[in-house]
Amino acid sequence: MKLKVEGLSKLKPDGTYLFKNISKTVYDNEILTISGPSGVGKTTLLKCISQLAVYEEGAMFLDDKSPEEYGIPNWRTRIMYVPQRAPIMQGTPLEFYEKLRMFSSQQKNMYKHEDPVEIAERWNVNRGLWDKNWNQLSGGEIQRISLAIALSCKPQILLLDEPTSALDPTTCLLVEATLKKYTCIWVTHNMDQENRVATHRLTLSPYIDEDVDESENILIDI
Ligand SMILES: Nc1ncnc2c1ncn2[C@@H]1O[C@H](COP(=O)(O)OP(=O)(O)OP(=O)(O)O)[C@@H](O)[C@H]1O
Repeated sequence: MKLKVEGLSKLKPDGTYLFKNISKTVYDNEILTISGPSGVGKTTLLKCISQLAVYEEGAMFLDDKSPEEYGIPNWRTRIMYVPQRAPIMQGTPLEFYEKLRMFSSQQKNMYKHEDPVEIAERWNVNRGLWDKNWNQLSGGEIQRISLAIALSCKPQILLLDEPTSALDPTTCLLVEATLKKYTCIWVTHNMDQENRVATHRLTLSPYIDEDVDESENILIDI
């Protein structure tokens, strides 16, 4: 499996670049961490890769096929974005998961789901929490349940936006141990975490206009 991103650029509403000309390839079992200051565009980069945000320049391919060739829903199933905070939802996690399963079978993505309740249980999420309303759950519970649902869909690549930001250090390590078995693009502000999980790294810096000084534009790439 190979995700290739070529020359990806995104403009801000004022017409200047948020980021410019990002190229990166991610192979099976790699974890590419993305770090950089707040507002530099890390979340937006993940959203562009998952086709949730428009971008002005660039292309991407999963095993040499573009998002259009897969169809966008299929692309997003294969390359799954897990937001930092789940949007406020009605109902319970179990109801949400049942709807997702029905939707994915309608989309003919007939992959076999793993049981997310079991995945989350390994991270100390009590089974009973799946029947509580989302708004009765803590930030850390929502974060682990959202991650477990994403993993249960068996995406080829996970796009993780600060996936452990709401967790205590012990639980964070538990979740990391699971996520390290997957192919991920992983936004983190935590350098210790980056050191533990990264096989490759991308550090974004604020874009500075070419006319000013090209050498200071984006990307320290290790
Ligand atoms: N929906 C939106 N509409 C307009 N601008 C947005 C939107 N979402 C984010 N932005 C802007 O785009 C820029 C990049 O935001 P983004 O969330 O990608 O940064 P980030 O590096 O992930 O930040 P953080 O580390 O704080 O999460 C910021 O200037 C932000 O204000």
